[in-house]
Amino acid sequence: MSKQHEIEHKSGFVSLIGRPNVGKSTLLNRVIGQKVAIMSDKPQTTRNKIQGVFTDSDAQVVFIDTPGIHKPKHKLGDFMMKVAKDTLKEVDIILYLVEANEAFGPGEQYIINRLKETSTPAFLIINKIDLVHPEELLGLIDSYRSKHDFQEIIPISALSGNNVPVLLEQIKSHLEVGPQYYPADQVTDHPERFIVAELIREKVLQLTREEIPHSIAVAIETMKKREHKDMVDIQATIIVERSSQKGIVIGKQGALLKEVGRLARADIEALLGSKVYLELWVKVEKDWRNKPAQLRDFGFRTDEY
Ligand SMILES: Nc1nc2c(ncn2[C@@H]2O[C@H](COP(=O)(O)OP(=O)(O)OP(=O)(O)O)[C@@H](O)[C@H]2O)c(=O)[nH]1
Repeated sequence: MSKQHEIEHKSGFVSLIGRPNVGKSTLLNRVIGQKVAIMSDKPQTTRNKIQGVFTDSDAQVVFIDTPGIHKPKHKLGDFMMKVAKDTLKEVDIILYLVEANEAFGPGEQYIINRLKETSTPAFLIINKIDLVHPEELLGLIDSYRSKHDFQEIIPISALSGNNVPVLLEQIKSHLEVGPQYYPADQVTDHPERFIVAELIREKVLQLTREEIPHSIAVAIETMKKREHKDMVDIQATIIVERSSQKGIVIGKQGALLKEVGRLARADIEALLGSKVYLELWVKVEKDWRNKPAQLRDFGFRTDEY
């Protein structure tokens, strides 16, 4: 790398915020090109700060996927709010995602009020433009523009990838000259264990629909590569809060758990690039959320509360 090149290399931290379900995980996964954040069509599945790192020849952008900012209703909500608020102060750019097919409302006003509390520059990203007619966008852009002084307003479709390269270029142009923090092949700073747990959790949520609340956790008990074989053995426990939930997760004659295992295994094999033998258990543990030591085991960042 030439000296000139080093001087011009840009880098920085970017935070994705927005109401639940606006498409934060979808965008992160599109940019990073690998499934790192849990995706679901139900709100509030992203409970952890997940970093994805985008690297190209002249820039590195470290993405931080925050939990949906919203008015806290319970303890976990308070925790998420704190994480989200702290994140806003730490980053170089805030990407505020909204949906093209949703009119401006009190939820957006709440987030914009939070944006006004920080001096960090914010981009308004209008996602899901595939769902609206282009003319409808103009009115929406105007209404947001009158509410806050955004550095950029960029319409995208995270799902199709439409205009996402433009977003990346805009991010890069606003970042300062800086070092490459992570090796180029690193897509996330979370250990594989964490991602594996999230993939399993995602499958449980997808298959149980409304029956199981988001208060489940997945603990990876062991994750070991077999000697001289392209095979990883994983044992994981799905933790639920009530015994009725245990029955639901297991399903009739174990059918649902089996399906969770089948779907999760396919994703984990793609992630690890090797065959996986996955064993799943279900365990009831009341109030696991209030036990900090165990939260640590489940991949939570306990240093943040
Ligand atoms: N039509 C359309 N759907 C999208 C787009 N981006 C995301 N979605 C869908 O919107 C839903 C929510 O997307 P997620 O990426 O899970 O949303 P999120 O903001 O990470 O949600 P939380 O984790 O709950 O905060 C999923 O069903 C996505 O497929 C888009 O550009 N167009």
